[in-house]
Amino acid sequence: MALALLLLIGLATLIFWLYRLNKEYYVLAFFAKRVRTKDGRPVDSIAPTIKGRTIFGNSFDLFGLEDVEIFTQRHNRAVKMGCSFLEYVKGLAVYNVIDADTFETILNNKDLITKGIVYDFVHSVLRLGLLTSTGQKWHSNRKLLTPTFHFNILGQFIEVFKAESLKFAQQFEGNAESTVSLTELIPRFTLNSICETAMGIKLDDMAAKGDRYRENFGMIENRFIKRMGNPLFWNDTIYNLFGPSDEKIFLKEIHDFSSEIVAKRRELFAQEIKDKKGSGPEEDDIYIKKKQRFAMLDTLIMAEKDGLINHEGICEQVDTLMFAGFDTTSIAIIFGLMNMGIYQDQQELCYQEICEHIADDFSNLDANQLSKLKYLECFIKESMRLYPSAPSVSRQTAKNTELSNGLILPPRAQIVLNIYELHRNPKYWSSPLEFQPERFLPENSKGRHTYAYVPFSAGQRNCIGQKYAMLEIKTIMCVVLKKFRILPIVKPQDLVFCSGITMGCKTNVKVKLVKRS
Ligand code: HEM
Repeated sequence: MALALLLLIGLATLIFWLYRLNKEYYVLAFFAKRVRTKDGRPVDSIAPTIKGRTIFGNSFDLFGLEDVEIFTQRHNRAVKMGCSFLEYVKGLAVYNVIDADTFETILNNKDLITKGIVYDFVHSVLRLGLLTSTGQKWHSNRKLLTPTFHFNILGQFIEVFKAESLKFAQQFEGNAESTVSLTELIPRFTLNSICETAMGIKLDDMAAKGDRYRENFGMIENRFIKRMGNPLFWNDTIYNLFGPSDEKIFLKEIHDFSSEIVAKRRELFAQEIKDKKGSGPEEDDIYIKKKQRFAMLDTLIMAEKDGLINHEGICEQVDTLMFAGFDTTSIAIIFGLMNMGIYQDQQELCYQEICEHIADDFSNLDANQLSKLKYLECFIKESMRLYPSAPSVSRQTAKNTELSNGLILPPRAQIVLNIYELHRNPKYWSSPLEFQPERFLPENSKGRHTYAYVPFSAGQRNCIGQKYAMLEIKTIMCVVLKKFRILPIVKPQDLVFCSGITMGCKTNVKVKLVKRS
């Protein structure tokens, strides 16, 4: 009897303790520390928590889902909630943000520069380059790389964009009309461009290796999604033991490709310096003034000589710049050209504007002329609103973090800034699914929240390559539009999106190019 009483008291104490504990931790979601509010208001009144698929909070909500289903589930949840919301996933609070005020708060918080844990899943490939690193390492590398994106240097790259765009167009100039798979051909154009501009290496005699590099990245992305969907694989040791074993092969090929590029550039750069030494004293400044183009990789090679970076550090940045610079821009160009085909009236406006400012032989195509193409810029912006190359970015807290909306996020909380949903949020965009480049005309942008449109993110960790990207996108648009009229093949409703590191789309996006007479 006494024993039963003791057991009962013990059980009651345990339940009471768990009840108290559950107020602070979401016990069944593997002890995820709960989000609180500053003034004691219910958390749900600021950010509701979405119900999970199992009793373990949201820990297994993505379990067993394919990439398309993951994308659809994330999208449906955002639409259903209609506001920023919370989830609790395997020991972590996750704040899904779809409103501009919170984007602004997070992106401007100097303490929130560490990327979310999903970025750990690409460490094996990108290592700790600019995109994935944090703290002092990120600060010093950002400082090192920022001058390489100076407008004077970017201006020189337009010649490469032009040559590569002409090469792209040349494939179809022999036919009155051609059906073109943008999904297949544009990534080759952007990889060639980034290798020649940022790395100073022409891919012409390495074309097959370039194709293989892109395929390998596709495989890595595939694995990234599988890992994201299975919280058991979030732990590196478990993933390395039980995850797919062929990943090492893809990684080796990717790293071998970038190492080969670094080695080639080292040779060329050394030769260029040697050649310059013989050509007079004013040739010493190898950076901006020269007729000779300056590759971003050269900055890193120079910095190595000053002891600011080592060989491994160079490779990290090369892998990062190649990945960040080819995939994102190719997505923007694919959807941009697709939209040109779908929206014929707007295509005509872009075409007229291009004819007004750009010579038929493209001889005057430079940064100055490109800056005059205002309507084309609105068109590209609208395309990137609906199809942002980076559909979400994330951060994590290091300590209790109070936000301006009154929420207090616990340490290690994950903040997912959902750019795709923000850009379609009816709070900021009337008829959000309609394609209207005119939204971006200055008179129509007045009064819109500055953080309602952030395809390149914002704040300290914004995209270092955004000006580069706009010049590249505008250049290929000019060349293609001047030479061809674009007709549609796929419609927006045909597009099947999937989750990935960047904006994934299962649909083979094609257009018809009709030669202009
Ligand atoms: C349409 C093209 C592009 C889009 C939409 C885009 C978008 C973004 C976004 C959203 C971020 C923030 C990522 C995060 O917070 O995790 C970012 C960062 C970055 N982007 Fe881009 N990007 C584009 C092109 C480029 C190009 C061409 C390059 C290089 C040549 C580049 C290099 C980088 C790097 C290195 C970072 C990390 C910056 C840092 O953390 O300091 N991007 N980009």
